[in-house]
Amino acid sequence: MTAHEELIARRGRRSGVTTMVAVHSTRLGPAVGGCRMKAYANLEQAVGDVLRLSAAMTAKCAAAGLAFGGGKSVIALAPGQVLTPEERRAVLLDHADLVAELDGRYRAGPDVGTGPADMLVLREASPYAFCVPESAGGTGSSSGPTALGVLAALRAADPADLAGRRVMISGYGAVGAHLAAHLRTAGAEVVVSDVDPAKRAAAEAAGLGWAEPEKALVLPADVLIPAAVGGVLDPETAARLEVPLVVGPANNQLTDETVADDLAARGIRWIPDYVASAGGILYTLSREAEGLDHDAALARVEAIEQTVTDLLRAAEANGTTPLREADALVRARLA
Ligand SMILES: NC(=O)c1ccc[n+]([C@@H]2O[C@H](COP(=O)([O-])OP(=O)(O)OC[C@H]3O[C@@H](n4cnc5c(N)ncnc54)[C@H](O)[C@@H]3O)[C@@H](O)[C@H]2O)c1
Repeated sequence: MTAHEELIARRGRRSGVTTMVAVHSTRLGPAVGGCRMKAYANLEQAVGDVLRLSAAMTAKCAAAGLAFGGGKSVIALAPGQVLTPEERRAVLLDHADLVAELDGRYRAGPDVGTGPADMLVLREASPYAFCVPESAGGTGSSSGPTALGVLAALRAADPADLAGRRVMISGYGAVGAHLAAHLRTAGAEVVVSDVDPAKRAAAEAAGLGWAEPEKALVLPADVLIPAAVGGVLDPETAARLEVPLVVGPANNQLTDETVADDLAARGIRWIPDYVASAGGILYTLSREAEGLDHDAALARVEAIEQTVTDLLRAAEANGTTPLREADALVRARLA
């Protein structure tokens, strides 16, 4: 990973909550990336997260062919901290001040713990927030286009008919629910899993199977879709997977890059997360920054299928992995 361009952190004057922005690269354009609001055991963990996630955004934008760089922001809550609506607004306004200071070098979108309505609060102090609600002239949640991008990657990696095939989705959140609905419609047998047990009833009502989260990753299936959090594929888990294909939206799925080699050695196709998860950012920036219409923006999301096809072909021809080929593509675009 190359060095980051900027990292700024500040304890908010209204809220007392520390928020931070990392700009990894503006080589291809202004840095974009989600604003994550979650509890961290300590600030070191929050800094680690913002640095890793912003670097992944550089790769995501470059691989997607976007004229944007990589950034990320984190609102670091304390363990167990629950915000009242007033406190949430104060935290967001504090964060908006930080985003405004960067004067467009970083542009925020929603991420884990934030949504389109929060982006509207950021807009009060800074114009540099995207994915505001459609009622406010934005494109709203990007989870639908993100799911379409994952499906495009899946088509490239496994062109077989999905009817009757077993797909395991780990994380039944916004993207996971979109994916489950599409895959059910395509006739797949869909099993979902989530750490939130309250999701089980909704999943079963939608005709989906349910697996306990500690077992979900290693159950036999035709496709595994990580759609929850990062860092879920470590060397031990990789050795226990019983699927031929892993493709999903969760960012930074691997604990380190060598896990991609481990998976390839076991004959498991792992599609780089920063390629498969780019549908949301592609759609949003195509609409909000480049002014494309819905169909043209969607066509760019669907083009993820061709990108993945090319990566798989190159990996086979060169005896490498899709990750190594994707990294080479990113390096070439950044050069
Ligand atoms: N929303 C987007 O447009 C988008 C774009 C790119 C990448 N991503 C990434 O995709 C993933 C899913 O995004 P989302 O918007 O659906 O998030 P979300 O917060 O709506 O859903 C995540 C779900 O995962 C569950 N979860 C958390 N830890 C888990 C675990 N260990 N095992 C199983 N379930 C667990 C949560 O309870 C939640 O239901 C995230 O990693 C996100 O960063 C999302």
